[in-house]
Amino acid sequence: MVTMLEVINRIPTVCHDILNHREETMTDLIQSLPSKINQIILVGSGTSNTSAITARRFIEKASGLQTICILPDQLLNNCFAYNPDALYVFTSHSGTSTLTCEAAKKITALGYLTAAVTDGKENAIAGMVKVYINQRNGVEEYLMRTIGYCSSVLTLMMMGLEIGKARCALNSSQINEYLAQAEKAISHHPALVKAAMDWFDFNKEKLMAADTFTIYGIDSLWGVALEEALKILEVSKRKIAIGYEFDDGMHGPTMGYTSSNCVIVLHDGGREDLRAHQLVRFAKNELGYGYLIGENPVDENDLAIHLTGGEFIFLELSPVVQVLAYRLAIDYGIDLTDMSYHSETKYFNTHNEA
Ligand SMILES: N[C@@H]1[C@@H](O)[C@H](O)[C@@H](COP(=O)(O)O)O[C@@H]1O
Repeated sequence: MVTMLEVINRIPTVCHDILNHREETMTDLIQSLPSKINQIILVGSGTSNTSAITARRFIEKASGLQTICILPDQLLNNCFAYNPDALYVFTSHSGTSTLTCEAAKKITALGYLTAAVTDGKENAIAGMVKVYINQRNGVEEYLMRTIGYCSSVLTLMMMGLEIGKARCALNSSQINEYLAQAEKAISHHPALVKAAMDWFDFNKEKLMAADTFTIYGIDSLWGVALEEALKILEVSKRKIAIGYEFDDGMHGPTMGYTSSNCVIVLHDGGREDLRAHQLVRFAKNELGYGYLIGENPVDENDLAIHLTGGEFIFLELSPVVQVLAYRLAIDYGIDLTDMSYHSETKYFNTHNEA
């Protein structure tokens, strides 16, 4: 079986394919889009939720439509007023997440516009919505999705771009600029996987010793932080990790950190440059574990990345933490092909029978 690193290395190929087919992928959606649409609602669980949180900003920016994310259980059981003029987008890689499917059926039955982002028209959820959107992921050998995260984020972002184009919210030079940013982020990916491997080797002793990881990200990088904390947890199988929105994660959690907690700030070099440095310095000096990944590093232990992907920087920062999760597992001797770790299905199941 291929290694998870080999799977991560396939991400650029899948991303190119998504970009190249974006118009074809979105044709049905664009044809179904009523002029009165006033909101986009993104629904999904697990990585399908973190990918929506990552893509939300761009979808709203490109489409000109307010865009929100909601978990399926919340939409089904904790919401009481549904917007009839919204586009509801249900993301499910497998197409069988139980509550995402139930929510898709409920909103479709109300007669509102629904779409499913999923990897194949034969997936159950595609039959529960008005519009099928092909995620173009292809076979992914590990249940802990790395390609799947990137393919769903990029597909959702291309949806935002095509909606923006159809509504004339974007002009052709803006579209070309966004596509150029996406290309730059994709072509940067292989170098970043290598840089992440070298960074891990350089800091291996400390990274292997940390008990917990707290990942911080601003704006779209909040979604990356949530996703990559999940990845550290499910891949390493021995480290607890939490993802925080940058500012929110400075409101309290820092009071509880111990010397075994590793703080990682995914940094875009933008408006929170000062506080990003303050947080990383606090972690380096008071805890012993603090790393900045991205623009404007604090010291030689950080991973300096000159980000070139504009709105698509998730493709430059997510591989670093995916590699971290992978190395935390394999350097400890965890066999990622051993699915007996996944014995939860004897007790509960979050997905319908395929
Ligand atoms: N452990 C998996 C997650 O990795 C996955 O993201 C989630 C949603 O799955 P899907 O995208 O197929 O709906 O289901 C499970 O909880």
